[in-house]
Formats: sequence, structure tokens, C-alpha cells
Amino acid sequence: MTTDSSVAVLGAGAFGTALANVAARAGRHVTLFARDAAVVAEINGRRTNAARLPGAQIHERVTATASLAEAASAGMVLVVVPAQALRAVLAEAAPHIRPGTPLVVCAKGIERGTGSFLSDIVAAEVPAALPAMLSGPSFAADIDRGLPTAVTVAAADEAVARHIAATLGSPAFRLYHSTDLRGVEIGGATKNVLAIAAGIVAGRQLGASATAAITARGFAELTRFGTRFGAKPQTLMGLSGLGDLILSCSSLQSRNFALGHALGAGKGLELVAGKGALAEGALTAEILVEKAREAGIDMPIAEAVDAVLGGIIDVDQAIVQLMARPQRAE
Ligand SMILES: NC(=O)C1=CN([C@@H]2O[C@H](COP(=O)(O)OP(=O)(O)OC[C@H]3O[C@@H](n4cnc5c(N)ncnc54)[C@H](O)[C@@H]3O)[C@@H](O)[C@H]2O)C=CC1
Ligand SMILES: O=C(CO)COP(=O)(O)O
Repeated sequence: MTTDSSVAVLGAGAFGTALANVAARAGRHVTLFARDAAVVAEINGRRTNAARLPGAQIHERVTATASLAEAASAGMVLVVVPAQALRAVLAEAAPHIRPGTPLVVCAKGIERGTGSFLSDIVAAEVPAALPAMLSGPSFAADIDRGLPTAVTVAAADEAVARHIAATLGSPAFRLYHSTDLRGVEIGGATKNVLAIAAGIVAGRQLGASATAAITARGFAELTRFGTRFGAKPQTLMGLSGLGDLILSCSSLQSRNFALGHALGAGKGLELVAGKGALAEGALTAEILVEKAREAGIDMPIAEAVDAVLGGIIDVDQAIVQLMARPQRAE
């Protein structure tokens, strides 16, 4: 592990910007990589990132750069680009990342096409780095306002996970450490798909009982999938699994929930897609369902979300299908 306490954040979206401020508040010098020169100028000049994190004041210890090489040589690197962009960003950054650098993926998803989990992409693209995952119930806007937030950080070596927690932690941002990388990344990827289902239920005004049912049965799916792929049940029941599922299935602040809500309220897929907000669950649903089918795991809610997003069935057909499933033991 490197002893350099500098932190880089690759990706100046909502979450990357919030995490850059988190690291700065923890006393670190932070380099924030944004690919857009105008965003770099705005962060370094006005100390704002109005398009991605409105209202945020960028900490004085954060310096933005458009140079991936400059950012990637920090002592710790947080990668906060959308899951589907992770491999390309890492491939470009790899030559500049020093061996033994903790490389903390803060995205949530599964790679389309390959079915790769995100920590496996790190291992493939930057084999000399130390892969880690940071995930849990945490809206960028809440973190940035200094509201109390708790997340999990996982790395294969507990000392690495502890080091990341110590580097980023502050009174309002609490990190629990774990060695269950797989559990942490599966919780984040899967909850996004399930949040779309919960959003549909709310948007269709099916009632609070239905929301609780879809969340609980969604958690059963998340647990089946996670344990099949090596996650520890304890991790899935923690912040990065159940905790994030509860948050994302209950708040319009979640872009995944909001996408489902719009669908449930009768908006067409084209209209919803045109809104432009990143909903990782919409990008992960198909590959999640494919992996589950291949592994023989029953995930009816995720399948329904995928079928609705694919335009194969409409929202009402999805509800009928879920309710008409044969009765079974819980
Ligand atoms: N916004 C939130 O509250 C939270 C987001 N996350 C996760 O963080 C990840 C990023 O989400 P947000 O920051 O919210 O998204 P966002 O849509 O606000 O920003 C994404 C950023 O990634 C950049 N980007 C996209 N492709 C890129 C590439 N190839 N190279 C460099 N930069 C690239 C975009 O320019 C943009 O600045 C997602 O996987 C999301 O699930 C996790 C927890 C909370
Ligand atoms: O992951 C998140 C909160 O933990 C953010 O949720 P959305 O990506 O659905 O906005």
C-alpha cells in the first residue's frame, strides 16, 4: 500500500463531486478529474459544479483537472464514473496508477456484454492496484450537505479497507469496513434494478403495503443472487445491501426510483429515457437477469423490470404476472 495520503476522484458527476468534498473535509488534498474543460474551470474558479451538484460549495483542498494522468498518480484513487464507462476510464488511467494504490470503485452496476462485476474489471485493467468497493445508502446531495451518512468499504485485505475508511471518514461520513467485495458490489448493482420496481409501484399508486412487499421480496431476490455469487449474507443485510435497497425503494431522490415512478404514472419509455438522468438500474437490468437465468436463480421482480424497460410487457401486465405466480413458501 502507498503511504501517500493524497486522494484522486475520477469523475466529477454528482457523486464524484460529493466524495471529493468528503475527502477534503477529512483533511486530504484532492484532485478531481473531469473530462469536460468547462467543468474543470467552473470547479477551480467559481468553486461550484452547478449542473451535477447544484448548491454545492467545492472545498478549497479540491483541485479539478482535465488530465487523467495527473489525477491517477495519487495515493488513493476513487473511481466515480457510470459503471458502463468504468473499463474505458481504467484502461486509460492504468499506466499512471502506481502499484499498490487502493482503487476504490464507487459506481453501482454490472458491465453489459461481459457480465463482469466491477471489482473484476479493476483486477483485469489495473492488476497492480488494490481493488476496493465503496457502497451504501448515500445520496450525493445528502452527503454534500453534511447530513449523517454511513457506507461500507470493502477490500480483500482488511488492512486496505480500514485504511480507506480512515482516509475518508469524518464526523458526518462514517465508513464500515469489510472484506466482502462481492457482497458490497452486488448489493449496489442489484438494488438499482429493484428500486425501479418500487418506483413503478409508487407511481401506479398501489399503496404502501405493495411498496413494502416489493421491497421485501426484492431483498429475497438480491439475497439469492448475492449468495449464489459468493456474497456473505451478513453483507447483504448491511448498509450496502438492505440499507441501500430501503433508501432507493422509498425516495424520489433516487433516480432509479424516479424512473420507475414515471413509468408507473404512465409515462412512455421514450419520454423517460429522454430525461437524461443516470439510472444505473436501467442499464444493469438485462445483464442481471441474464446472469440470474444462467445460474438458475429465480428473480421475478428483476425480470419484470427488464421486460417493462424492454417494452416486452407494460406495467399492468408486469403487476398481473407478479401477483399470479404460484403460491410458494417464503
Ligand atoms: N448520485 C448519487 O447519489 C450516487 C451515485 N452513485 C453511483 O456513482 C456513479 C456515478 O453517478 P453520479 O455521479 O451520480 O452520475 P452523474 O450522471 O452525476 O455523473 C457521471 C459523471 O461521469 C462522467 N463520465 C461519464 N463517462 C465518463 C468517461 N468515460 N470518462 C470520464 N468521465 C465520465 C460524466 O461526465 C459525469 O460527470 C453511478 O454508478 C452511481 O450509481 C452511488 C451512490 C450515490
Ligand atoms: O445509490 C444511490 C443512493 O445510495 C443513488 O441512487 P440513484 O442512483 O437511484 O439516484
